Amino acid sequence: MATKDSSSSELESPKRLQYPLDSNSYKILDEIGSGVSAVVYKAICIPMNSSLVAIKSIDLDGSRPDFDDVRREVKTLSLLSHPNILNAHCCFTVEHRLWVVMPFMAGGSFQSIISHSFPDGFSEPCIAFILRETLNALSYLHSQGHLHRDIKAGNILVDSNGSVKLADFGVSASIYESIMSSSSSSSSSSVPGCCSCSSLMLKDVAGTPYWMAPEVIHSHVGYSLKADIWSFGITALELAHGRPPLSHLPPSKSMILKITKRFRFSDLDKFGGGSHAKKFSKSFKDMVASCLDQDPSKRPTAEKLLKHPFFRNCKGSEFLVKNVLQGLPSVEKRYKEISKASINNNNATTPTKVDGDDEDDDDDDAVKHGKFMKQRRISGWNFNEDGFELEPVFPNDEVQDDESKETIMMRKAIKEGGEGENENENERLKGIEGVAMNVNNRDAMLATLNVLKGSLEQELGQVKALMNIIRGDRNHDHDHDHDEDNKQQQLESQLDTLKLQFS
Ligand SMILES: Nc1ncnc2c1ncn2[C@@H]1O[C@H](COP(=O)(O)OP(=O)(O)OP(=O)(O)O)[C@@H](O)[C@H]1O
Repeated sequence: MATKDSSSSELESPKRLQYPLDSNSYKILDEIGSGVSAVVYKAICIPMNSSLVAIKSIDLDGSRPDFDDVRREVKTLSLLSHPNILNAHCCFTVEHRLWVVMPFMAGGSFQSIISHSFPDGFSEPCIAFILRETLNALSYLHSQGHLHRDIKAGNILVDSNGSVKLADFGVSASIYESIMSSSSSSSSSSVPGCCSCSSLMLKDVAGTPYWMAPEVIHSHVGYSLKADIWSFGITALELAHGRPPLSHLPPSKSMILKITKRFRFSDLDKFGGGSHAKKFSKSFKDMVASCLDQDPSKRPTAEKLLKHPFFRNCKGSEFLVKNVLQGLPSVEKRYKEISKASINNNNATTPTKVDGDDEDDDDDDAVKHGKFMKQRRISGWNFNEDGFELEPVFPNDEVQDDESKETIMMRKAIKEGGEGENENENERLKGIEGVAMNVNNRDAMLATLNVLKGSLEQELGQVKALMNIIRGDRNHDHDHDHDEDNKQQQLESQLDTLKLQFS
């Protein structure tokens, strides 16, 4: 007999049907997707005329320590109502998992469609329609004081009739809640309009790295609704190229470090390649460029973006059905094929390290292969309209160039240690001058000086060893004995002198 599972939440709304809150009322048909800590199933709800549903089963033991948070988010979502937002029917816990029951969207996510059938992305009219529908959802969400915080093609779902819905509010946050928790003063208790919302700041890092706005990665500066606009811009690139920028790097913490602190030109090569034969319209490039402004305050609001010329002659859902959905295998079939292909790929190729610890190894590798100059700090990303992609920004390029030259000189000087005293000395002096000139960059200067110090210590050891060899001592530690011998000899000669004086 069906029993009501523990913690449950009926997402009440006058018009909504009450979905059962026990797992026995549902029959799982197929796995249709999986994310970081969740698996998504196609299922039927037996008491509801066996209607199709999707069940997202989230592991609460893993990355979701606070069940109340998740439940509150789902509850908050139930208060939202918009044709482009996918509401959940209900949610409840099943042992250590949270089941979120939602309408089944037959086309699945645009990410799943891209990875199966459109590896180089969609055509511009299709992208315009998908993005406009997403913007409708975002504009509504922001007007209600909510950030989505995880805008990406994987969270934009499509039904068989071409209707597009924004889903997955797992990490969404309410600006209103942030007001409540950050301020106890009565003056801020009145609900602000959208404009005042945008000045309120959240600080926790949430979302998926590739799509994260710079201010979310540097979370100490705070971020707000405009972080969603950045992710929306990245999603536009994802739909156009078939992948977000930098997706060849692991989405780990180390990757975030690489994005924000250090960047390799070899990565730039990899990230630059791909579907660049594709041409995009001026209005599309302009729209994306406005979303990917480093300065959040310069990014347009979702409402303003909707008025951008790019969306002016937008096609309808039939266009999407005809050009994307027709002939597409079912979401479950696609998922099976992709899973199978990725297992085969993993077996066929040597596994590459993708965890968070790979950074040091990469650095070691770079040292071994003398690739120091291929790493440079970056301060952020700029959108290159012509190339239609993000490009790293190097802080104060001239200083960086000087630093590079110095570092080359330093390394050369150290490497050539012993190969010619005068040359070596000249190189080192040049290096020191270079460092002294570059006083603006304390970190770089200290790092370079540390390398120099290490090299000098090493050379001091070599000089000592050489002196010992010249003296005829094989062992460096015989310095002390040698001094003793000298003293002995001096004493003996003094004794001889005295003997002579008294003889
Ligand atoms: N309601 C739904 N109807 C149909 N398919 C769905 C539904 N929800 C999710 N899916 C499918 O399941 C896949 C995985 O969904 P999930 O939300 O776990 O993935 P994700 O957003 O890509 O991952 P994550 O959020 O963990 O980064 C989606 O890409 C989509 O194809």
